[in-house]
Amino acid sequence: MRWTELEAAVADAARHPLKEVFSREPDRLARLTLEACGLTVDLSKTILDEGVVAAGLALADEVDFGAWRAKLLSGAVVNPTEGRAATHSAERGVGSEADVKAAREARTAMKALYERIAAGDFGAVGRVVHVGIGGSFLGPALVIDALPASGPVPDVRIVSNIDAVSLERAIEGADPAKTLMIVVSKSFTTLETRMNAESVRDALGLPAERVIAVTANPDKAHEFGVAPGNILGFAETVGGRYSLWTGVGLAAALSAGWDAFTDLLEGAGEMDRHFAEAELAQNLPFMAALGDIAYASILGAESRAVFAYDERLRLLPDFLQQLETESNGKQVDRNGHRLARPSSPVVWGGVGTDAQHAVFQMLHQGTHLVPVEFLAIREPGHSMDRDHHRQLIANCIAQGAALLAGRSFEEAQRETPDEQIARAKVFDGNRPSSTVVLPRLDARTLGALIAYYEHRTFSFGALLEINSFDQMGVELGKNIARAIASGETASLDLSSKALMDRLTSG
Ligand SMILES: O=P(O)(O)OC[C@H]1O[C@](O)(CO)[C@@H](O)[C@@H]1O
Repeated sequence: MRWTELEAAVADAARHPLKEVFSREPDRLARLTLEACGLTVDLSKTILDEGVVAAGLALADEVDFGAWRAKLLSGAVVNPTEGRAATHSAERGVGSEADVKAAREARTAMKALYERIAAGDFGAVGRVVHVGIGGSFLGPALVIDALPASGPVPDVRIVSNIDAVSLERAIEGADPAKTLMIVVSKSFTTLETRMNAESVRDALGLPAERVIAVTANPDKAHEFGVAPGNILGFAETVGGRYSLWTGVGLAAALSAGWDAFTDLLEGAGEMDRHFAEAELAQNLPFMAALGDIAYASILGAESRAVFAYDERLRLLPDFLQQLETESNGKQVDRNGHRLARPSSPVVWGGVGTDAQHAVFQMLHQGTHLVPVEFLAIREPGHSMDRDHHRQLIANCIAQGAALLAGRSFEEAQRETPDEQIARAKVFDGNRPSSTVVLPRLDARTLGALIAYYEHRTFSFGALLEINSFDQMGVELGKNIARAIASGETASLDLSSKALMDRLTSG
């Protein structure tokens, strides 16, 4: 049983203080600094020593990792509960011939629509209101925020929440004659999206020709009143949280430009090929996932934190939260058996340096094990000189160094003779972190980065033998909400019933 070996290797590695690893393993930095597709991933400040990596590779063998990766990338069924493949990589040119062809055809239709909008077929478009939630929101929002607005419609607003505050903000000051709504919903049955789309349509008095739908369920979009020529389809086999690469990215393409959208796909495709071909010990997504498994599933870390030291990636933690937790927050394996060990940790994070003044106290001295991931970009996203970028990067590096080295009581005492104060100034250190470095943030490196996380998420699930592509856990809450909203509160527990009354009666 390879899990036993991996657990033993992790326990063994955990016995050695992390801060001593560089002197114990002189080649460690070189061995655990992996590069591909413009990304450099430094895993050297994690538990991945030679023993853990060897045991992880053996586990990969035992769980048929290679075969499952091949299934993913060739369009075979990897989502058994829904009897589906997961063909997001086909959108980037890596998949079965039929899937790649279908993706290309859908892209041609998307490009034609993009060009019609850019050419003024919809009149002058001053603003696009993108309506969608979950995977139909987080990926496009990330790209729109991260890349410069150099496309034909720089003013793109997004409405996701059913709380209409978000909607009112998105349409504030909009000229109805110059506003286009893009309703994005894979299922086209999502309550929030349908209600928001209706409200935007009514509030602005948008005619059918100014409404576009992107969906894997065109009949529903048609029933909703969207003209057939304004409906972009995509494959049912592309999961919502993996759908940015399809017409779901139309608003992102309108904001960043078609060339940028194409580069995004190319960068992701490059990462697909790296994931498919690189041997596992050099495979970025696999190795990062092995670290995630060691911390979450073996050492019991209940969360993992991601800090982008770059304002342009401030939405990355939100995107990863859905990607990783909705994919791998499962209690059974793909055969329906209860998992023997923890699955997805809570994924959270923020942007550096802001987060240093909020949560880093806990990361440095708190009592929880939280593996931290930093992202840093060599080329700044601004043209200010002074020392902004150097300070930003120095702060990023300093956090990882401090997490590792810590500060002993003796060191603290050198700063203060007061024992009580010195004790409060002790940092245990030996806290793990990894760092992803990009040379610059452009559409290509962003595409590679997002695909890296997609495949890392898949790799984590494959090692645990999870189905990473369904999301049954969101159904029950949706059903109960539907019942409550229509007045069926009789079967609710007393607390929930009282809360509903307090919030809505009278
Ligand atoms: O794109 P749709 O079908 O509106 O779904 C939105 C989101 O809802 C979920 O199904 C979960 O509620 C996500 O997986 C999905 O991204």
